[in-house]
Amino acid sequence: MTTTTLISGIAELVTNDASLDGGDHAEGLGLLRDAAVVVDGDHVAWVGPASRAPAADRRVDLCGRAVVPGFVDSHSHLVFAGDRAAEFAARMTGVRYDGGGIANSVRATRAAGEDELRDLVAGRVREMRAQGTTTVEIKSGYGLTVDDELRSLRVARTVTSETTFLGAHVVPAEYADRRHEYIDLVCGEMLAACRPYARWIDVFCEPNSAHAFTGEEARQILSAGRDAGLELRVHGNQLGHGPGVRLAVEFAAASVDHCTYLSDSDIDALAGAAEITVATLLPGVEFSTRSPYPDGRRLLDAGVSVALASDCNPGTCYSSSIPLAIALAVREMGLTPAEALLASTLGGAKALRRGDIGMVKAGCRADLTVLDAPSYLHLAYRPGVPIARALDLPGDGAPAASDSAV
Ligand SMILES: N=CN[C@@H](CCC(=O)O)C(=O)O
Ligand SMILES: [Zn+2]
Repeated sequence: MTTTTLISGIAELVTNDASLDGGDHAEGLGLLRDAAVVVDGDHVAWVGPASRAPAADRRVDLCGRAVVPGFVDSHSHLVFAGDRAAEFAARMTGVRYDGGGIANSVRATRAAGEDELRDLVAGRVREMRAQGTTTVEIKSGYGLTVDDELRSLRVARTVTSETTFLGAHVVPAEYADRRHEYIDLVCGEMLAACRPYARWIDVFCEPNSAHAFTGEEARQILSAGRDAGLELRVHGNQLGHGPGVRLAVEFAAASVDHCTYLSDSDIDALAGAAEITVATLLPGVEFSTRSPYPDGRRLLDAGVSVALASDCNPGTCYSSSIPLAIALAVREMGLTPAEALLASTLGGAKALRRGDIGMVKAGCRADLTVLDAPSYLHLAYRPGVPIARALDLPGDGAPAASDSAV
């Protein structure tokens, strides 16, 4: 039998259950004031006003804090060793990002032991949880040999089921003058080895980069992944205009990520595919590469489904902070605080095709994020202040009916 926990003292609860919207708040957040949540095991059992809360085995009092759905970070590259701080410093003086630095992370990652990689990833996931993230997608892509990609995915699988095979991150140096052989390896032996450890396949499609993959190459890689039973995601339109977005829509990918440079026809294609393909915005990348921010307002107004994610990686954004992404999306991309929160919770869930996360609703996973603040508005209003953390409920066996402020 599982233990039930009544979480009370919630000044403002964001449920993302639009059916609860009413009155002056109709932004889709399903806001409840003076709310309570009952958790049964790892699922939400009840949500409503505190005055009508049912009894439970134990109680947690949040003393007037706000609660939001746990952040769903649908794009990260956590399996890497070393860092590229010097590359970041050079970019701040005007050096352009072109993907060439990925080779440095590949070298460092190949040289690391599996235990070391596992510890690094576990530490990064802890760091995310301490900032309110409760689900994370993790890509391979710094191994680029059959064994190193397989090892990266094995490590990623120790912390999440949302694992993505990204053997097509860049063409590694040893294949520079025979890229077709590398693509054949990715689509053949590497894919077959990685398949059991991956839910998704991804490709870095940038026709104007010497390191990434053209539209035609990306098409070959996505087709092979789909034939092997993987679901599809695309890195597209990060470094310039290109075919990534349209390819993602054509292949019914769950998400196309970055979308920094979009044409009118890209936006039309995304709007037409809003039920299937999400545009995942990664504002930490524009921040850390001094790139122009995409116009998120325009995407939302056009009817595009939008997610916000961290893209935590050693090259373009070594930040695991979804609150930072929210603040940047509001300040630089034209999203309202409510839209940015929806994009980093429900939007991330949609980008991962998950119906059990991104909301606080009976039957969903009990992934709750507590804010040391009275309202979700503080996420964008107090940038850089560590107000968000994932709620850890006491495990079974903890004292019953204990009043604990977390
Ligand atoms: N652009 C491709 N991949 C990563 C960056 C990887 C790196 O530079 O290490 C990204 O999402 O930005
Ligand atoms: Zn990425």
